[in-house]
Amino acid sequence: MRFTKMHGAGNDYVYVNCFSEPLPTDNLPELARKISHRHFGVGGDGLILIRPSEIADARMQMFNADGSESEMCGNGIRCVAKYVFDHAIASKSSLQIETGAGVLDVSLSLGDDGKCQLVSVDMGSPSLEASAIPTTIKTSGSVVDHEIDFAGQRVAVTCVSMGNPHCVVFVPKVTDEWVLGLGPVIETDPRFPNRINVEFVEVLSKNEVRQRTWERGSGETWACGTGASAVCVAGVLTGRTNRTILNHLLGGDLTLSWNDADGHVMMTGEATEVFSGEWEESSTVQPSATLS
Ligand SMILES: N[C@H](CCC[C@H](N)C(=O)O)C(=O)O
Repeated sequence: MRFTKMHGAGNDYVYVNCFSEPLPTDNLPELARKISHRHFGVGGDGLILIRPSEIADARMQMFNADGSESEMCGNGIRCVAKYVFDHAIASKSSLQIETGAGVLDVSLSLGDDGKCQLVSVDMGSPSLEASAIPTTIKTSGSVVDHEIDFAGQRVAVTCVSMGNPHCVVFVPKVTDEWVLGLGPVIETDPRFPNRINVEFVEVLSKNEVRQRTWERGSGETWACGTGASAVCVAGVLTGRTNRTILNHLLGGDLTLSWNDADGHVMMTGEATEVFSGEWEESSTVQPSATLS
């Protein structure tokens, strides 16, 4: 199967152009697990299928490295738009991409080589109602700077859905202790029935933050676009940041704005095509025993 490796701010996925490439199996979660494996497969934070759409220029179907499917992927949609433009599936600099969170509008900026370099995405409006996250932390209303215990650690959380669920935690410094220690605990806490993506955020100023992310189904990733959008919303709701921020993630920077007028979040960042190749499903040797 031919694939293309792309990343947005270091959040790297294996992409398959399903306009032309038949899939070797209909067990897509297993395909995602095998191809995402960083030692036995191609390696990535997950698998993204670029599919034809009846209602948009293309449809994005996204799977995490553990095979779970997500409704939306911010870094992924920027790469899908770049691929669709650069590979002449649709030669327009304004595209519509169908996702699990609806059809989103994407605008491309081209580099000197005529290829897509920078991508702006209208991420739509956040959902803040507890039941829409979903979370059982509250039976109604939003969860904003809500003090709660996870494994004996008391933190203030702000929950935002961008089509996929996010739990934002503002901390003095984004250390491994927070991300690798508390991240997986929050991801799998039973008060998040669908699990949750967790963003740890250090506020540098009213216009600038540093974010590290423990993702549902993929562990720590070098960036998370829907997470950065949730952080933008949480910063405004908690009074910590202005409506436009520059977000420094491990793999690069994203600019986010939560527009007052229409309530939509705009995300802008680069999208990069790294390499293409052929992958044989039989080539992936499943680890017989996990390293203890
Ligand atoms: N990295 C993606 C988010 C993936 C979300 C996925 N981990 C989930 O289960 O929601 C992004 O750039 O938005």
